[in-house]
Amino acid sequence: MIEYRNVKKYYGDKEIIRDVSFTVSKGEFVVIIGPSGCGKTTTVKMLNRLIDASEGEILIDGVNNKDIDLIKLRTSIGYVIQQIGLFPNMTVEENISVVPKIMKWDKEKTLNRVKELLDMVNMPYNEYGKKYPKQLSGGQQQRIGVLRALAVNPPIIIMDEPFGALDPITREILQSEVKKIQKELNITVLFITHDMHEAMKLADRIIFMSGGEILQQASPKEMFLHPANEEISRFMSLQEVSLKENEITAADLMQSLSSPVCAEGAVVVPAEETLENMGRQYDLSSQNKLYVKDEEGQIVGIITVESMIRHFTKQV
Ligand SMILES: Nc1ncnc2c1ncn2[C@@H]1O[C@H](COP(=O)(O)OP(=O)(O)OP(=O)(O)O)[C@@H](O)[C@H]1O
Repeated sequence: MIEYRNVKKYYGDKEIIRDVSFTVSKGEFVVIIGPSGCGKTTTVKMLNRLIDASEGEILIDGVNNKDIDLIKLRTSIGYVIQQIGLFPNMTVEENISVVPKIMKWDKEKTLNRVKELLDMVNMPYNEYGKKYPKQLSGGQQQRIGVLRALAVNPPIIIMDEPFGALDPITREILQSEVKKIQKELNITVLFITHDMHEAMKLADRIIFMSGGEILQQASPKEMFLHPANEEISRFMSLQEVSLKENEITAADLMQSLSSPVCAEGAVVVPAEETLENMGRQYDLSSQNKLYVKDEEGQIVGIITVESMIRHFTKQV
């Protein structure tokens, strides 16, 4: 587990990070998002101590990161950045082997790992192992950047706008690959982006920063449905973020009922029913109202045309 406790960073007398606290559980995919210059990169670089915090502490599995040997700290946290950062004079194999070499892995173990990693992204060793970065496409280079960060199985990976420079299709493919690998290996990820679509797709939890502070931490859906303030809702609407019909449930659309009602003869839908399914089953336009029941069968809310309009207009 990662824990930031009241972390601050000053440059001179300028407070860049103001009292930031958050935790990241093992295997969680946390996306940090916010406008340019809000302190995202500074925040994550304090984890692997490319930047030292001025105040507060950052704990990894309960140990202050300032008390962890720097090489051990850096090799236990993979790091992927937008500029890829592959060494141009090294082959793909050599690039991926950088950290195993630092960790003094023997040749056979390293070669096996390189092959295994290349297989994971469908870039077989025989075809790509001896190529140089300039012989690869941007997407392939970024894949190697990700593999290099994964080489020694670090429990944590920092990804700082890793796909920012890629075309949208390659970006989508790499996002899916990373999410799949992260789930399979149960890696803890701190991922930075400007792109709310990317955050919605990847995150278990989104941390929204502005002016060196955290304004909101929430699941993608929670942040979308209940942005903490105007800045976050503007950020979403400017990027035209929306939820898919299979992500919106009756509970999201309903107006809660404070007192029990009799719903006899009326259409009643379960709270977790998706809008997509409701649209398939009922002609929503011809129903004045739908009642919503919870797991115990209690009527807990009502969906009317007005409550739906309220829901959807809140998002634009
Ligand atoms: N070495 C430094 N000295 C002084 N100020 C700095 C230094 N590094 C960063 N800053 C300032 O700290 C603030 C936060 O920078 P940071 O790079 O963390 O933001 P960011 O949210 O990652 O931005 P972007 O999305 O544009 O990459 C910015 O105002 C930046 O100008």
